[in-house]
Amino acid sequence: MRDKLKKQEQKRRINIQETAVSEQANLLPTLVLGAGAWGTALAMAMARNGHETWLWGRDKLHCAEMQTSRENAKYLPGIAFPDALSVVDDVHKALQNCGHVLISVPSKAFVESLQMIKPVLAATTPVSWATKGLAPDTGELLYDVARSVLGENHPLAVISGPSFAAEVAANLPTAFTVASEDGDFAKQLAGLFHSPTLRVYTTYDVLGVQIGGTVKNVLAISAGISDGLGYGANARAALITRGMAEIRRLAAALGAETETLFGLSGIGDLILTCTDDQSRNRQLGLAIGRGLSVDDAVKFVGKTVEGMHAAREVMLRARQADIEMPIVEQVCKILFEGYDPRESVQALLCREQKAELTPPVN
Ligand SMILES: NC(=O)C1=CN([C@@H]2O[C@H](COP(=O)(O)OP(=O)(O)OC[C@H]3O[C@@H](n4cnc5c(N)ncnc54)[C@H](OP(=O)(O)O)[C@@H]3O)[C@@H](O)[C@H]2O)C=CC1
Ligand SMILES: O=C(CO)COP(=O)(O)O
Repeated sequence: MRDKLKKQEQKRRINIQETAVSEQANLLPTLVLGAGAWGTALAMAMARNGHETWLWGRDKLHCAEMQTSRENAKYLPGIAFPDALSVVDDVHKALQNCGHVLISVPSKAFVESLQMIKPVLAATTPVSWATKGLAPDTGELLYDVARSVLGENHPLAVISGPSFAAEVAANLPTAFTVASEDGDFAKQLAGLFHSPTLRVYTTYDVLGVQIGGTVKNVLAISAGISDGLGYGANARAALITRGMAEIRRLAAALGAETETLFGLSGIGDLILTCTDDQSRNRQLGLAIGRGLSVDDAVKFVGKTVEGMHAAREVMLRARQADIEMPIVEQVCKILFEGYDPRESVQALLCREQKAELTPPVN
């Protein structure tokens, strides 16, 4: 009897192991759409774990260069591709044969990417993205956009957190979050990245993760402006803290979990991008604070600056939810209404006196 139970237990364990392996195998090969800094770094992270990973970029010449040199010299020069990473040029064939698609293009190209994959992708292939931002013009969350374009059958996930592409590509210690309403998919996806240098957490709160990853870019512009004006460490810390209060208000109004905003995709990413000059959003703010016009600052940075696109949409969502986001509002005024950054700081400082915390009402 005991032997029979032992055999049954062994069989159960083998089954669990086989399920885990086959579940992971279902996600393989992974096709990464977008051969920019972040798409390439994520593709390299998966491939370093031995996962078969295909990288596709829209520029054929760039793809050919990557195939020959085995690096992405345009975005991450000097870091060799792992063996399990291949650059593909036939995106339709790759979409038909992959086990999972990871989209890593700027938010302005997100819908276009979904529309490209929709007619070719198998009915239930999981789709994830590392794009941070909202849909241009409508301010829709990318999760909602993906659901409406792809329908109900594809498991969806969002990758977000404090993670500069160059550091991930250089294999420096990093942690980020994978959010999905489908817990199994979240675990599988996290498993593709997890390594001794990359710690990946999972959550179901897709809303909170998207809000944190979007608004922090706008706040990083504000921190850059303040530092560019020479306002110092106190002002930066105040912007980060009061910026966090704005993120929390929006998250609460939209129904996200407050706890998420205190995690990697919230405060973690906010601190990273507001304080480190690798952030392109912070770089834009610094250039404006140091006296460049917005147009010249955009040209000077010359890279993807998601906060510039998100600012207006975040403000739109705040107005719809009837909440105050004074820092985001001033960033919008500087970016789109020609406000002098010094006047905007004054406007923030001159706001009516407020309580940080009020006693609970019995
Ligand atoms: N870089 C980072 O450290 C991190 C970035 N992110 C987020 O990832 C997203 C992508 O950023 P990142 O990789 O840095 O940006 P990059 O500017 O480095 O690269 C963008 C990539 O998207 C491609 N692209 C642009 N438009 C289209 C389109 N219409 N169709 C297909 N591909 C297109 C570009 O192609 P081409 O080269 O031909 O222009 C390029 O390969 C952003 O939302 C960003 O916020 C998130 C975390 C970290
Ligand atoms: O989102 C990022 C790191 O988590 C990258 O920030 P930037 O887009 O400001 O460079």
